[in-house]
Amino acid sequence: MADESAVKVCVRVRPLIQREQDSTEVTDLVPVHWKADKQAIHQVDEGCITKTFNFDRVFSAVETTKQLYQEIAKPLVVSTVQGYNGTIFAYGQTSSGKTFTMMGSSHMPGVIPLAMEDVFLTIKNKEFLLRVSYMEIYNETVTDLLCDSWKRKPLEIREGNYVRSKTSIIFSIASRHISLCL
Ligand SMILES: Nc1ncnc2c1ncn2[C@@H]1O[C@H](COP(=O)(O)OP(=O)(O)OP(=O)(O)O)[C@@H](O)[C@H]1O
Repeated sequence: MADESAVKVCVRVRPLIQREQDSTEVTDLVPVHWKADKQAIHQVDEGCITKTFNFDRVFSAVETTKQLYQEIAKPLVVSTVQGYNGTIFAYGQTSSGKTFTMMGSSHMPGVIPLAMEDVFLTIKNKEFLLRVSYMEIYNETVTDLLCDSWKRKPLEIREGNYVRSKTSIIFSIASRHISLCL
């Protein structure tokens, strides 16, 4: 994809998780037939590359969320505070690592907390209007996650625009607009 494109598509490779390492099914029946470099995933059959899928960036299993954030998300967060709109969206099958990358944990924060930290650092000592919304889309029902759970009811979608997704959490900050989804 050309550098000037407004949309960047990246892939994050994750290591096998315990359940997969323990499963004879994965290792016996699905031998690895691919290899990756920084910008492509190659399909390998009998030692030869038979297909190549190109991306703006492929993050290997040893690259950290922080590295991914610095390279991919931070420039977008910075430009948002300067007045541009932006969305960071994580897509993948179940257990592929969307929550790990976007939410993370207290010892390895994900893209959303890292972005929050940068937004607040950037607007520190400035007068700045920040509006935050946090929504979940589950089975095509949109829920406001900032609302107490006992008060929650599905939000209406007003613009004929609907999301087909098993689960999705959208975190959006408006003043300018940045939305972070998984
Ligand atoms: N880059 C990574 N390095 C190490 N472990 C990872 C990585 N990405 C994901 N994992 C682990 O893989 C498992 C599945 O990840 P995660 O829960 O983020 O998947 P998900 O895409 O959000 O799944 P679902 O759609 O089912 O909610 C978790 O145990 C997580 O800790």
